[in-house]
Amino acid sequence: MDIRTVVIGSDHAGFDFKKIMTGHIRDLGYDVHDIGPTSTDSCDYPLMAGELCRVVLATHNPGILICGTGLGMSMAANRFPGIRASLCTNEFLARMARAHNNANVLCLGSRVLGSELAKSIVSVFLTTQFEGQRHQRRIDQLESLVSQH
Ligand SMILES: O=C(CO)[C@H](O)[C@H](O)[C@H](O)COP(=O)(O)O
Repeated sequence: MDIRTVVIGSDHAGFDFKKIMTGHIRDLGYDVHDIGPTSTDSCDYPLMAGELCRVVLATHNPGILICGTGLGMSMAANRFPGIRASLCTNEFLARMARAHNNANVLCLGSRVLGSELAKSIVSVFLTTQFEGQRHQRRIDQLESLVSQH
């Protein structure tokens, strides 16, 4: 991925974490496109995930979605053909999500991770390249599951 801009979104549970991750992503040298929310007022993760995925699909920029566990965000995001969302709880998962799965959305749980670990996961996700080759064949198979269903 040749990244200039990272798209980020959350629900209310991920709002404070989103602010911390936004600062970290800027420190790494990327621009941030924040799709919201703008406060900790309760909001619904499927709606926020939908908004972010539409931007990721249109711009080809990577996305980061944060809710309490990361579970709801990953379930919602993976309903979009072309989105490969990965819930990561450590750096190894983040590296594999990029290198083997060409993940274009990283999901994080603000009620699961400490912020320093989450920053490290974000760094690995944004700097690991997709390895292609046999992994591209499997990604093509993933996409064809949608049309076969
Ligand atoms: O993954 C989630 C939903 O499956 C998230 O953790 C949500 O942030 C969480 O469900 C929000 O819960 P709340 O009680 O409304 O804060």
